[in-house]
Amino acid sequence: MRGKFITFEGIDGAGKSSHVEWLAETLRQRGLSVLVTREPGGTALGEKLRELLLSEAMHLETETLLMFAARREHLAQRIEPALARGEWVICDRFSDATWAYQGGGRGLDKAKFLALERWVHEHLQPDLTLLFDLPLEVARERIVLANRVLDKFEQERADFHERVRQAYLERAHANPSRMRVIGADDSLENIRKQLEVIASSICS
Ligand SMILES: Nc1ncnc2c1ncn2[C@@H]1O[C@H](COP(=O)(O)OP(=O)(O)O)[C@@H](O)[C@H]1O
Ligand SMILES: Cc1cn([C@H]2C[C@H](O)[C@@H](COP(=O)(O)OP(=O)(O)O)O2)c(=O)[nH]c1=O
Repeated sequence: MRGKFITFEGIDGAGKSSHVEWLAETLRQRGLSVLVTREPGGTALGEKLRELLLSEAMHLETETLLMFAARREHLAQRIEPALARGEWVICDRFSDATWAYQGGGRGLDKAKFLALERWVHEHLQPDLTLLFDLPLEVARERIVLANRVLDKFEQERADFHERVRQAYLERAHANPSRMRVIGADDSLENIRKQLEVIASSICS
Protein backbone atom coordinates (compact mmCIF):
# COMPACT_ATOMS: atom_id res chain seq x y z
CA MET A 1 0.00 0.00 0.00
CA ARG A 2 1.19 3.52 -0.85
CA GLY A 3 2.57 5.49 2.09
CA LYS A 4 1.28 8.84 3.32
CA PHE A 5 2.87 12.20 2.64
CA ILE A 6 2.96 14.65 5.56
CA THR A 7 4.36 18.17 5.34
CA PHE A 8 5.26 20.72 8.01
CA GLU A 9 4.81 24.43 7.34
CA GLY A 10 4.97 27.76 9.14
CA ILE A 11 6.89 31.02 9.41
CA ASP A 12 10.57 30.87 10.40
CA GLY A 13 10.92 30.12 14.12
CA ALA A 14 7.44 28.55 14.38
CA GLY A 15 8.98 25.38 15.83
CA LYS A 16 8.45 22.94 12.95
CA SER A 17 11.90 21.39 13.02
CA SER A 18 11.57 20.68 16.75
CA HIS A 19 8.74 18.22 15.99
CA VAL A 20 9.64 16.60 12.67
CA GLU A 21 11.87 13.86 14.12
CA TRP A 22 9.54 13.39 17.07
CA LEU A 23 6.54 12.72 14.79
CA ALA A 24 8.68 10.36 12.68
CA GLU A 25 9.66 8.41 15.81
CA THR A 26 6.03 8.30 16.99
CA LEU A 27 4.99 6.82 13.64
CA ARG A 28 7.91 4.36 13.64
CA GLN A 29 6.78 3.11 17.05
CA ARG A 30 3.48 2.29 15.38
CA GLY A 31 5.39 0.03 12.98
CA LEU A 32 5.60 2.42 10.03
CA SER A 33 8.67 3.02 7.92
CA VAL A 34 9.26 6.79 7.74
CA LEU A 35 11.48 8.97 5.56
CA VAL A 36 12.26 12.45 6.92
CA THR A 37 13.35 15.08 4.44
CA ARG A 38 13.18 18.82 3.77
CA GLU A 39 12.78 21.55 1.16
CA PRO A 40 14.47 23.25 -0.44
CA GLY A 41 16.85 20.28 -0.43
CA GLY A 42 16.42 16.58 0.15
CA THR A 43 18.72 15.51 -2.72
CA ALA A 44 22.37 16.29 -3.48
CA LEU A 45 21.32 18.73 -6.22
CA GLY A 46 18.51 20.14 -4.07
CA GLU A 47 20.91 20.88 -1.22
CA LYS A 48 23.17 22.80 -3.63
CA LEU A 49 20.16 24.79 -4.82
CA ARG A 50 19.20 25.37 -1.17
CA GLU A 51 22.58 26.98 -0.49
CA LEU A 52 22.04 29.40 -3.37
CA LEU A 53 18.40 30.07 -2.51
CA LEU A 54 19.13 30.87 1.12
CA SER A 55 22.04 33.19 0.44
CA GLU A 56 21.88 34.81 -3.03
CA ALA A 57 19.64 37.70 -4.02
CA MET A 58 17.81 36.85 -7.27
CA HIS A 59 14.76 37.72 -9.35
CA LEU A 60 11.52 36.50 -7.78
CA GLU A 61 10.75 34.23 -10.74
CA THR A 62 14.27 32.77 -10.67
CA GLU A 63 13.76 32.02 -6.96
CA THR A 64 10.39 30.40 -7.63
CA LEU A 65 11.69 28.32 -10.55
CA LEU A 66 14.64 27.10 -8.50
CA MET A 67 12.32 26.12 -5.61
CA PHE A 68 10.26 24.06 -8.07
CA ALA A 69 13.35 22.67 -9.82
CA ALA A 70 14.66 21.38 -6.48
CA ARG A 71 11.19 20.00 -5.77
CA ARG A 72 11.00 18.19 -9.13
CA GLU A 73 14.28 16.43 -8.36
CA HIS A 74 13.19 15.65 -4.80
CA LEU A 75 9.89 14.13 -5.95
CA ALA A 76 11.57 12.01 -8.63
CA GLN A 77 14.50 10.81 -6.57
CA ARG A 78 13.13 10.44 -3.08
CA ILE A 79 9.51 11.29 -2.32
CA GLU A 80 7.68 9.35 -5.05
CA PRO A 81 9.85 6.19 -4.78
CA ALA A 82 9.47 6.13 -0.98
CA LEU A 83 5.67 6.52 -1.15
CA ALA A 84 5.51 3.81 -3.83
CA ARG A 85 7.48 1.45 -1.54
CA GLY A 86 4.86 2.03 1.15
CA GLU A 87 7.00 4.32 3.28
CA TRP A 88 5.57 7.42 4.92
CA VAL A 89 7.30 10.68 4.05
CA ILE A 90 7.58 13.65 6.40
CA CYS A 91 8.83 16.74 4.61
CA ASP A 92 9.85 19.98 6.36
CA ARG A 93 8.19 22.42 3.90
CA PHE A 94 6.77 21.80 0.41
CA SER A 95 4.77 23.83 -2.15
CA ASP A 96 2.67 25.64 0.47
CA ALA A 97 5.95 27.38 1.39
CA THR A 98 6.28 28.66 -2.19
CA TRP A 99 2.68 29.83 -2.04
CA ALA A 100 3.34 31.65 1.25
CA TYR A 101 6.90 33.01 0.76
CA GLN A 102 7.15 33.72 -2.98
CA GLY A 103 3.38 34.32 -3.34
CA GLY A 104 2.35 35.99 -0.07
CA GLY A 105 5.72 37.39 0.96
CA ARG A 106 7.04 38.57 -2.41
CA GLY A 107 3.85 38.93 -4.44
CA LEU A 108 4.36 36.24 -7.12
CA ASP A 109 1.39 36.04 -9.49
CA LYS A 110 -0.87 33.23 -8.25
CA ALA A 111 -1.43 31.94 -11.80
CA LYS A 112 2.33 31.38 -12.15
CA PHE A 113 2.45 29.45 -8.89
CA LEU A 114 -0.51 27.31 -9.96
CA ALA A 115 1.05 26.59 -13.37
CA LEU A 116 4.29 25.38 -11.77
CA GLU A 117 2.44 23.35 -9.16
CA ARG A 118 0.43 21.66 -11.91
CA TRP A 119 3.58 21.02 -13.94
CA VAL A 120 5.66 19.60 -11.10
CA HIS A 121 3.11 17.64 -9.07
CA GLU A 122 -0.29 17.70 -10.72
CA HIS A 123 -1.38 14.40 -9.22
CA LEU A 124 0.28 14.65 -5.83
CA GLN A 125 -0.61 16.74 -2.81
CA PRO A 126 0.36 16.03 0.79
CA ASP A 127 -2.16 13.80 2.59
CA LEU A 128 -1.73 16.03 5.62
CA THR A 129 -0.09 19.43 6.18
CA LEU A 130 0.61 20.68 9.70
CA LEU A 131 0.71 24.46 9.72
CA PHE A 132 2.50 25.79 12.80
CA ASP A 133 0.90 29.15 13.42
CA LEU A 134 1.89 31.79 15.96
CA PRO A 135 2.33 35.55 16.25
CA LEU A 136 5.37 36.89 14.47
CA GLU A 137 6.90 38.40 17.62
CA VAL A 138 6.93 35.02 19.38
CA ALA A 139 8.68 33.37 16.42
CA ARG A 140 11.22 36.25 16.25
CA GLU A 141 11.95 35.95 19.95
CA ARG A 142 12.65 32.22 19.55
CA ILE A 143 15.07 32.86 16.67
CA VAL A 144 16.89 35.53 18.69
CA LEU A 145 17.07 33.27 21.75
CA ALA A 146 18.48 30.44 19.59
CA ASN A 147 21.24 32.81 18.43
CA ARG A 148 20.72 31.58 14.87
CA VAL A 149 22.70 33.02 11.95
CA LEU A 150 19.91 34.51 9.84
CA ASP A 151 19.47 33.29 6.26
CA LYS A 152 18.15 35.40 3.36
CA PHE A 153 14.51 34.86 4.26
CA GLU A 154 14.95 35.29 8.00
CA GLN A 155 16.59 38.67 7.30
CA GLU A 156 13.40 39.94 5.63
CA ARG A 157 11.37 42.65 7.40
CA ALA A 158 8.46 41.97 9.71
CA ASP A 159 5.83 42.95 7.10
CA PHE A 160 7.20 40.24 4.74
CA HIS A 161 6.78 37.58 7.45
CA GLU A 162 3.32 38.88 8.33
CA ARG A 163 2.26 38.45 4.68
CA VAL A 164 3.76 34.93 4.71
CA ARG A 165 1.76 34.07 7.81
CA GLN A 166 -1.48 35.42 6.31
CA ALA A 167 -0.91 33.56 3.02
CA TYR A 168 -0.43 30.29 4.93
CA LEU A 169 -3.65 30.89 6.89
CA GLU A 170 -5.59 31.67 3.70
CA ARG A 171 -4.31 28.47 2.11
CA ALA A 172 -5.27 26.46 5.21
CA HIS A 173 -8.72 28.03 5.10
CA ALA A 174 -9.07 27.03 1.43
CA ASN A 175 -7.86 23.45 2.06
CA PRO A 176 -9.44 22.44 5.37
CA SER A 177 -9.34 18.68 4.77
CA ARG A 178 -5.60 18.64 4.01
CA MET A 179 -4.24 21.39 6.28
CA ARG A 180 -4.43 21.44 10.07
CA VAL A 181 -3.48 24.59 11.93
CA ILE A 182 -1.39 23.89 15.03
CA GLY A 183 -1.42 26.57 17.74
CA ALA A 184 2.37 26.89 17.96
CA ASP A 185 2.44 29.62 20.63
CA ASP A 186 2.41 26.95 23.32
CA SER A 187 4.83 24.71 25.20
CA LEU A 188 6.60 21.90 23.33
CA GLU A 189 4.68 19.47 25.54
CA ASN A 190 1.26 20.88 24.66
CA ILE A 191 2.11 20.99 20.96
CA ARG A 192 3.10 17.33 21.15
CA LYS A 193 -0.29 16.57 22.69
CA GLN A 194 -1.97 18.22 19.67
CA LEU A 195 0.28 16.19 17.34
CA GLU A 196 -0.41 12.92 19.21
CA VAL A 197 -4.14 13.31 18.57
CA ILE A 198 -3.50 13.97 14.88
CA ALA A 199 -1.03 11.05 14.63
CA SER A 200 -3.63 8.69 16.14
CA SER A 201 -6.28 9.86 13.71
CA ILE A 202 -4.10 9.45 10.60
CA CYS A 203 -2.89 6.00 11.64
CA SER A 204 -6.37 4.61 12.28
N1 LIG B 1 7.04 25.47 21.68
C1 LIG B 1 8.19 26.07 21.84
N2 LIG B 1 8.41 26.86 22.90
C2 LIG B 1 9.58 27.51 23.06
N3 LIG B 1 10.64 27.42 22.22
C3 LIG B 1 10.48 26.64 21.13
C4 LIG B 1 9.26 25.94 20.88
N4 LIG B 1 9.40 25.25 19.72
C5 LIG B 1 10.63 25.51 19.26
N5 LIG B 1 11.29 26.34 20.10
C6 LIG B 1 12.66 26.87 19.92
O1 LIG B 1 12.56 27.89 18.93
C7 LIG B 1 13.65 27.83 18.03
C8 LIG B 1 13.11 27.66 16.61
O2 LIG B 1 12.52 26.36 16.52
P1 LIG B 1 12.63 25.48 15.19
O3 LIG B 1 11.98 24.16 15.49
O4 LIG B 1 14.02 25.48 14.67
O5 LIG B 1 11.67 26.35 14.22
P2 LIG B 1 11.46 26.29 12.66
O6 LIG B 1 11.98 24.98 12.17
O7 LIG B 1 9.97 26.39 12.50
O8 LIG B 1 12.17 27.49 12.11
C9 LIG B 1 14.55 26.69 18.50
O9 LIG B 1 15.58 27.22 19.29
C10 LIG B 1 13.62 25.83 19.35
O10 LIG B 1 14.32 25.18 20.38
C1 LIG C 1 10.42 25.23 0.40
C2 LIG C 1 10.52 26.72 0.43
C3 LIG C 1 11.23 27.38 1.42
N1 LIG C 1 11.33 28.72 1.43
C4 LIG C 1 12.10 29.40 2.48
C5 LIG C 1 11.45 29.40 3.84
C6 LIG C 1 12.60 29.38 4.82
O1 LIG C 1 12.88 30.71 5.22
C7 LIG C 1 13.78 28.85 4.01
C8 LIG C 1 14.38 27.55 4.51
O2 LIG C 1 13.48 26.89 5.25
P1 LIG C 1 13.80 26.04 6.57
O3 LIG C 1 14.21 24.68 6.15
O4 LIG C 1 12.60 26.17 7.42
O5 LIG C 1 15.04 26.71 7.26
P2 LIG C 1 15.50 26.63 8.77
O6 LIG C 1 14.78 25.49 9.44
O7 LIG C 1 16.99 26.46 8.67
O8 LIG C 1 15.07 27.98 9.27
O9 LIG C 1 13.33 28.72 2.66
C9 LIG C 1 10.72 29.49 0.43
O10 LIG C 1 10.83 30.72 0.44
N2 LIG C 1 10.01 28.86 -0.55
C10 LIG C 1 9.88 27.50 -0.61
O11 LIG C 1 9.24 26.96 -1.52
